[in-house]
Amino acid sequence: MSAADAPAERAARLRDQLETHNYRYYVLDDPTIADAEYDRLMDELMTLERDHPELQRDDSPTRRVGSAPLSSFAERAHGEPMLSLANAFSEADVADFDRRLREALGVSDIDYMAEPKLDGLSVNLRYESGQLVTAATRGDGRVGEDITANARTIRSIPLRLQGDQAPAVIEVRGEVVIQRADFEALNERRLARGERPFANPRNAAAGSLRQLDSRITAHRPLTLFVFGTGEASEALPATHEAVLETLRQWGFRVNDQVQRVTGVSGCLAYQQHLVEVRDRLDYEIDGVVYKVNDRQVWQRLGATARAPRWALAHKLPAREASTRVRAILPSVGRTGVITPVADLEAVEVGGVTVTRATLHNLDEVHRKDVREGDAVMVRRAGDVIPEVVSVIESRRPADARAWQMPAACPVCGSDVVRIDDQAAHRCMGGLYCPAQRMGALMHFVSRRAMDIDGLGEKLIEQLVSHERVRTAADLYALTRSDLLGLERMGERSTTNLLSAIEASRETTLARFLYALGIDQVGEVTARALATHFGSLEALMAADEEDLTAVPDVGPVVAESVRQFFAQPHNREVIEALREAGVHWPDPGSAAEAPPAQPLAGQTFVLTGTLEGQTRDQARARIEALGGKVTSSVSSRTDYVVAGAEPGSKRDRADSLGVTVLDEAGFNALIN
Ligand SMILES: NC(=O)c1ccc[n+]([C@@H]2O[C@H](COP(=O)([O-])OP(=O)(O)OC[C@H]3O[C@@H](n4cnc5c(N)ncnc54)[C@H](O)[C@@H]3O)[C@@H](O)[C@H]2O)c1
Ligand SMILES: [Zn+2]
Repeated sequence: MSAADAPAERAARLRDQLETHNYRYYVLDDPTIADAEYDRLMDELMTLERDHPELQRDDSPTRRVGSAPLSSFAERAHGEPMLSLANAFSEADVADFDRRLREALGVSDIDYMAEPKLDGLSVNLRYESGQLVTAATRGDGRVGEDITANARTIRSIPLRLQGDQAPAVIEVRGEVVIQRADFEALNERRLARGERPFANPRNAAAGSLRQLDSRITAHRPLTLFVFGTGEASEALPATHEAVLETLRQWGFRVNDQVQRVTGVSGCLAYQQHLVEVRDRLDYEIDGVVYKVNDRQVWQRLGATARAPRWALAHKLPAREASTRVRAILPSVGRTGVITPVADLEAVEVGGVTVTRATLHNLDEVHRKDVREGDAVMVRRAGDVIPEVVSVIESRRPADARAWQMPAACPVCGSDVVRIDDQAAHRCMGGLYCPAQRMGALMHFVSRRAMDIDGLGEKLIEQLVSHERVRTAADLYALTRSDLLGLERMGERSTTNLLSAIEASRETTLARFLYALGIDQVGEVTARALATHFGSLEALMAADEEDLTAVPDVGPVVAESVRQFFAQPHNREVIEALREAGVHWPDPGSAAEAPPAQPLAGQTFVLTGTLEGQTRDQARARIEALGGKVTSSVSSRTDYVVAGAEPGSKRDRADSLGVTVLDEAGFNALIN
C-alpha cells in the first residue's frame, strides 16, 4: 500500500459509515451513534475531500442532503430543493463565515436573523390559492415522502392560510418537533406497553410524522415551527425578517426567540443567550442558525450542492453521546434504597466527562433493558444527573445478560428486599449498614426516638467520619475526650451531651422500636407493636401471622418488621445497645403504666368529625395527658387528628409534613 492510498481508503470508509448512519437516521429513525459523533465523521470527510480534491465525488455524503425517501410512502418532489445547512462548531468558524460574506458583498457589517435551530424533522408544505395541498418530508432534498394526511392532523399547520393575500403557490418550510414534556410522557407510555423508547425527541418526532397510519400521528403531540419558504409564485418581502412576519400573519407559528442581530458579535451574543435559556425551552435545540437578513443577497450568494451560502448553523454543545456500560453497580443510599448506577466508559457530553449515569431502579433497568456491556445513549442536560436514555440494541454483545439486583447489600451484606409493590429495593441492615449510618443515627437520636439533645447532623458527621461511631450502640461508649475538641464542642456542651446520652438509656419499648428506624414503622406502629407484644423478645420472635394480628399492621409492615429482625447484624446492634444499658420497664410492671403526662410538650390540632367522641372530649383527654390543643396547623404542631371531612387543616398538615392521625391512630396514641 502506497502512502497516497491511505486518505483514499479512509475517505471510502467514512463514506460507507456516513451512508449507513444516514440510512438509520433518516429512513429508519433509529440512529446508532450520537449526532456529535456523526458530525465528527462528516467533518473528517469534508476535510479530507478539501485537502485531496482528487477524492471528491458527486455521490459523496458531503454533497448530498438526507437520504432517499422510504418506498412505502408516495414520492413528492419539492418545488424548490430543500437543502441542509453549513455547520460551524466554533466561534472562529462563525467569524470566517461572516468575513467571507463581507468580502464577497463588499460591505462592512451584515445584519442577520438569528434563530434557534430546532432539532426535529423538516417539512415542506405546499399551499395553492391558500389551501394546503401537499406536505412532504425533506427526503434527499429533491424528493421527499408524501405525508399530507399526517400533516393535516397537526394543529399548528393551518389547512388554509389566513387573510386574503395568499399567493397562487407558496411552499412553507419548518421543523416538526415534539415538546420535551410530551416526549417524556410518550416514552413512559411506550415503556409501560413494553415498547422501545425513542432515543430523543427528534426521533420521536420523526417516528410520529412518518407513520403510514395518520391516526397514530394524530395521537402524537407534534408542533410545527416555520422558518422559511420555498417555491413562491409571487415576490416575497425583501428581508427574511419581513417574510417571517408574513408567515405569522398567515397563521403559522414562528419561534419567538428569533431575533435580528448585527455582525459576528451580535451572532455570538445571541448564541450565548440561547445556551443560557436552553434548559428552559419546551423543545430541544441543537444549535442556532444565522441567516443574512437581506434576501436580495441570497440570489447572489447561491448554494453549494448541500447548503445555501447565506446561512450557517452554529452547533451548541451536544447533550447526548453514545458509550458502553461497563457494569451496573447497586448503590446504597442513606435510607437503604438501592439505586442501580451504570458505570460507563468515559465519554464527553456537553464539555463534561461522564462516567456514571443513574438507572433509577430495577424496573427501569428492565423496561429499558439495559445490560452490562451494552452500547447506550447517555444524556446530560443542565445540572441534571446524567441518564441512560436508551440501548442501541444492534450493538449489543452476544453474551449480554439481563441484570439482576443482588440478594445481599454490596456494602454490608444484609439481605436486599423489595417490599411488596414499591419499585425500590432496600438493604435491610438499617442499624448496621455503613451506607445508612448517617440517616440511621440522625433518626435514632431524634426527639421522638431516643431524644438525645445536642447531637446534631454536623456532630454525627464528624463522629462517623472519624470512625468513632459506627452504630447507635457506639454512642453510649463516647467519652469526654472523644467529644472535646470536635468542632464547636466546649466543656459545657460536652457535659450536656454526655448527660443527654446517659438519660436516654432509660426509655420505653415503643420509643426504642421507633428509634430502630425499621422501614414502615412510624411512631404509631411502634406503639401498637410495643403494646401488643409487651417485650422485645416476643416481637423479635413474631412471624407474619402474629404481626398482622396487631391492629393497623398489614402484610407490608409485617414483612418489613420480620425482615429487619431477621438480619443478624441488626440483632447484634440491638444486643449491643442493651448491653450499653438501654432499657425500658418490664411488661406488666407498675412502671410500664403510662407516666402521668406522656403528652407533655406536644401540640395537637383537631379537625373534622370524630365518631367515638366529640372534639371537646378528645381535647379533654389530650389535656389530661399533658398535651396542648391549638386551632391552627403550623410547623410546631406535632399531630393533626383528622376525623371525617377534615378540610384544609389536613392539607396544610400534609404540606408541612406534620403527622396526621385518624381516629384509630389517635386512640392508639392516647391509650
Ligand atoms: N446520529 C446519526 O446517525 C445521524 C445521521 C445523520 C444525520 N445526523 C444529524 O443530522 C444533522 C445533519 O443533518 P441535516 O442535513 O438535516 O442538517 P442539520 O439538521 O444540521 O441542518 C439542516 C436542517 O436544520 C433544520 N432547521 C432547524 N431549525 C432551522 C432554522 N431555524 N432554519 C433553517 N433550518 C432549520 C432544517 O430541518 C434543516 O433541514 C446533524 O445534526 C447530524 O448530527 C445524525
Ligand atoms: Zn447495607
